[in-house]
Amino acid sequence: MSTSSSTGTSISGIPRFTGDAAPYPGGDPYADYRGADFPFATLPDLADRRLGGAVLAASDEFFAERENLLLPGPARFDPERFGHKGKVMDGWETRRRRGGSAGDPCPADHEHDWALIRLGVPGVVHGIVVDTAHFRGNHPQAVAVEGTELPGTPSPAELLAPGTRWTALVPRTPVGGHAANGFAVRDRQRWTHLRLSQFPDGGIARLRVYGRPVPDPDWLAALGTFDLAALENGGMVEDASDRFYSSPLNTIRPGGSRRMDEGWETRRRRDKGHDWVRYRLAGRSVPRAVEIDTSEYKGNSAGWVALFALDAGGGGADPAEGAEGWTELLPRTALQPDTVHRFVLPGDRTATHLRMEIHPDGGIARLRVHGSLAGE
Ligand SMILES: NC(=O)NC(NC(N)=O)C(=O)[O-]
Repeated sequence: MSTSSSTGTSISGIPRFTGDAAPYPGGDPYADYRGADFPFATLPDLADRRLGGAVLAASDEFFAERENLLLPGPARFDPERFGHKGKVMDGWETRRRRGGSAGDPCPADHEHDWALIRLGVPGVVHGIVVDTAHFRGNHPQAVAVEGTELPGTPSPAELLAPGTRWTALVPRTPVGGHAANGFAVRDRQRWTHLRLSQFPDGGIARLRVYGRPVPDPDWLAALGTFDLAALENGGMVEDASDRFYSSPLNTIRPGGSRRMDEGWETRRRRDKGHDWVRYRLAGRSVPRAVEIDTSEYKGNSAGWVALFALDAGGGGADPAEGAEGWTELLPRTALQPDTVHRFVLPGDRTATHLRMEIHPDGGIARLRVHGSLAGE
């Protein structure tokens, strides 16, 4: 049996994998996986199940359920696991499409399977990864991704209605099996839902939709006081000193942290420095109270914390590390392990950015910054 496999680079400089992967050779199933460091993958995954992303419907899910597409973490492969329907796969896998007759056994060129995805947070998409991990010989030949922006909570029927306008984010493009197929997205519109198509059929392990959250401004205005740092409200991590054990993005995810790896934990520092995260707040705003949560960090909680604010409104100040204009919101304060700490802030300072310093290193599970938009 011959397999065709090729790797190239697209115009955008993103690595491109096409063709089959070799049959599973035994041993570590990831040993021959084709992956890449995509420049957009530091942004949050807007479709993440933990943010509320969902696969609302799919044309078919005979071999493996559509919900697997949005699970956090890499897809697993157990060569020994078979069920009543076939090989148990950690992904979304449809049955083989067939043509209409003995003389015409192959599906027509336009035939394909589709899945409808609701983003956990609406936003601007910068890059998409269609991960075909462990799908070798049963991955799609090509994929396409489209986006739409609809108010409220449309049903699958409404999304599928002929009046719904879909815009191509990734045109129909050949992909590789057992590979992270990455696509840079240029369109800077806001999207609420995506449609993932695979031609003509096959299996996709994970879908990642990297971008910047853009919540509904009317909703934030109606709320008045809300968490200015939360991802779902448009807060973002701009930079951090350390991502060794886990991502600083975790500090602004919804809900509490139930395990050490659901927060932000830095490596042990062996110098006299400290770790930090720089956040961009939902907008120019007035932070009034913060919650700093060290849940699940016991022998490795951050020792002390300090907070600084910067108002870069009007493009005046540069938020980059070491820039002028940062003012202290919370002086260096001792933290307890596995505890939610509450601090009232001066409440009279406008800010677009916030820097959290932890001394010297350690873990922070969540940061909540309660306040309201400055009004303009
Ligand atoms: N060996 C397979 O994976 N075969 C089939 N898929 C599953 N999941 O059994 C197929 O037709 O692609």
